[in-house]
Amino acid sequence: MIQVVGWVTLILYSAGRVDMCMDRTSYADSLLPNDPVLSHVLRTLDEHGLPQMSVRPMLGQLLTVLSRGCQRALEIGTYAGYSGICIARGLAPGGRLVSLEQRERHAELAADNFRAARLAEIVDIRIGDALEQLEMLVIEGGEPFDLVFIDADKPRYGLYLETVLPLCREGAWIVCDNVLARDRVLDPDNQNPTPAAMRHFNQSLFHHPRLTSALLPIYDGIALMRVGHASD
Ligand SMILES: C[S@@+](CC[C@H](N)C(=O)[O-])C[C@H]1O[C@@H](n2cnc3c(N)ncnc32)[C@H](O)[C@@H]1O
Repeated sequence: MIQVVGWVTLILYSAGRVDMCMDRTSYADSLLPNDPVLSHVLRTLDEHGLPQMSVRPMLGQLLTVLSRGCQRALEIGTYAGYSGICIARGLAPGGRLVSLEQRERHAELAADNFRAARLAEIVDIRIGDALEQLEMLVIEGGEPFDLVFIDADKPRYGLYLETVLPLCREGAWIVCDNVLARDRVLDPDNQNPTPAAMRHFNQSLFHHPRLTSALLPIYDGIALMRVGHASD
């Protein structure tokens, strides 16, 4: 009997220790103050029966850090507006975000969420295929972008990058999410389109004449790039 009580105590104690011990990313996310606007976005996804695939909180915060003071930002993959809100929050007065989204349903939900966040006036959601929308932006020839966030269909990241580069100011930031493709890039035998394209994309970042790049192996992998020739 004493032995049974001892085992139960040990199991409960161990469980408590496991609960108390967070992983690194949960710890980092836990440092951020409660954010009712972003919590609302996540709730609207549940309410619409859509999967939770917004950026994780500290990546959202990184986007706010990088967009601080920027005039013009571009996002590829709006979804419910979570990352867009994080970017728009950091922009300089008068700054604007252009956000590209293929699905009308997502764009409508994002528009509601930008309104709820009181950011609707500075966000321009463009509905349609991102590549076609980017080509339109090239034709329009507006002011260059200071920050670009790429978070849409993974096999086209390389194409998106090459298309947005002429739209970027020297010194602009480019951020890409999911570059580890849920660790599938780690297995060279996995030749499925997403991991194969992402391995090629990741490698190319470190040989690109116009980019200084870093790959951060946090969350699902974040690529962080600065636009500019190495001699600049
Ligand atoms: C992972 S979600 C983006 C999440 C969002 N960045 C956030 O953190 O709140 C990817 C989005 O990209 C959109 N998308 C996928 N392929 C696209 C394409 N070819 N053109 C435009 N949008 C696309 C999807 O409909 C989806 O809304």
